[in-house]
Amino acid sequence: MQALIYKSTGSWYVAKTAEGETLQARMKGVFKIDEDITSTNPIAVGDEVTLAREDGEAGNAMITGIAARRNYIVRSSPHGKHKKHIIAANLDQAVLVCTVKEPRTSQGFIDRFLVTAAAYHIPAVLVFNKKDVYRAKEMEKFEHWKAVYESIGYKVMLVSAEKKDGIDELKALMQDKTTLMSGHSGVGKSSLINEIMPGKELKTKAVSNWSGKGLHTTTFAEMFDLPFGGRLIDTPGVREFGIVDMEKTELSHYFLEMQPYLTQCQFNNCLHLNEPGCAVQQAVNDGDIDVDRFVSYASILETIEEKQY
Ligand SMILES: Nc1nc2c(ncn2[C@@H]2O[C@H](COP(=O)(O)OP(=O)(O)OP(=O)(O)O)[C@@H](O)[C@H]2O)c(=O)[nH]1
Ligand SMILES: [Zn+2]
Repeated sequence: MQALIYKSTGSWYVAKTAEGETLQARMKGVFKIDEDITSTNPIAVGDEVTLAREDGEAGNAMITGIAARRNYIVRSSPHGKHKKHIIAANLDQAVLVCTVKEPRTSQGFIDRFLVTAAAYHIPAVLVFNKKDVYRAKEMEKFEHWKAVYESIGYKVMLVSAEKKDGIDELKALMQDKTTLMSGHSGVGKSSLINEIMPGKELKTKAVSNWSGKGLHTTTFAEMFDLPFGGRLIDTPGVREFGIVDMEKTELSHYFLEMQPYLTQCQFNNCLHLNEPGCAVQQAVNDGDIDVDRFVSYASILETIEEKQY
C-alpha cells in the first residue's frame, strides 16, 4: 500500500494513503534509502512510502519501503555539524515569506534560502508580506529587491495577510503543487497560512508524541492538503536551511546570475573574491550583478569550511 508522509516526530509518522486513509506508521528496522544521503532522520515529510498494515491494530502500519526522492531540503543536524537532517522531500517549490518592515528580512537571510533551494534543485519564490504597513521608503526597498530577484529569474510577490491582499495569487501559485513554506519568526507565515487554509488551527509550538505522554519542545515540519488542490509543508521553527557539504567553488553556481560568467574567469578555481581576471567581479563593477548579492555571496563563502583531505 502506497502512502505519503504528512508528519514525522522522529519515531512515529503520520501517513496518508492514496485513498485518503490516515495511518500511524513506524519503521521496521533500519534501512538505507538513498546511498548518497547520510541523514539523521531516515524518513521525512513528503516521502513516498510503502506500508503494511499491522494485524490487530487499527490505524497502525509498518513502513516497509521508501521511494527514491525527487529532491529534498535539509538543515544541519543538531547531532553533528556535518550531518544532515532532512526537513522535507519531493517538493515542487519553496516559498520564503519575507517582510520589508516589522521586522525587515535581511538580504543575507533571503540569499541563504535561495542558495539552499538552488543547491537542492527546488524552484524558490519570495513572498513579501505586510504590504499594508509599507510606506514610500519600504515600497522603494521592495521594488528594488523585486527588480533584483526578478532579473535573476525568481518570482516575487507582495501580499498582506492582514488586508487579505494578494491571497488569490498566492493560492494560484500553490494550486496542485507541493509547496514548502518558510520564514523567520514574525513575518506573518502563520497568518498567511490561515488565509490560505481558513479554519486550520496551526499547532506550531508543540507536538505531542504518539503515546500522548510528554511533549517535544522541538517542532517538526508538517504537510497539509490544500482545500483547492495541492499540499503545503509548514516548517515551524526552521529558521535556516543548511548549506551542508558544499565546496567553496560550488557556491557561485547557486547564485544563478553568476552562472554565465563562471567560465570566463582566468582561473578555473576562481572564488571571485580578488583573483585577477575574474569575470564575476567585472560584472559586479559593471552593475550587471547586484553588489548586495555579491556581499551575500562573500559572507556565505566565509561560512563554508575548507575540506580537509
Ligand atoms: N500589518 C500586518 N501585520 C501582519 C500581517 N501578517 C501578520 N501580521 C502580524 O505579524 C505578527 C506575526 O504574525 P504571525 O503570523 O504570528 O507570524 P509568523 O511568521 O507565523 O511568526 P511565528 O509564529 O513567530 O513563527 C502578528 O502580530 C500578526 O498579526 C500583515 O499582512 N500586515
Ligand atoms: Zn572569478
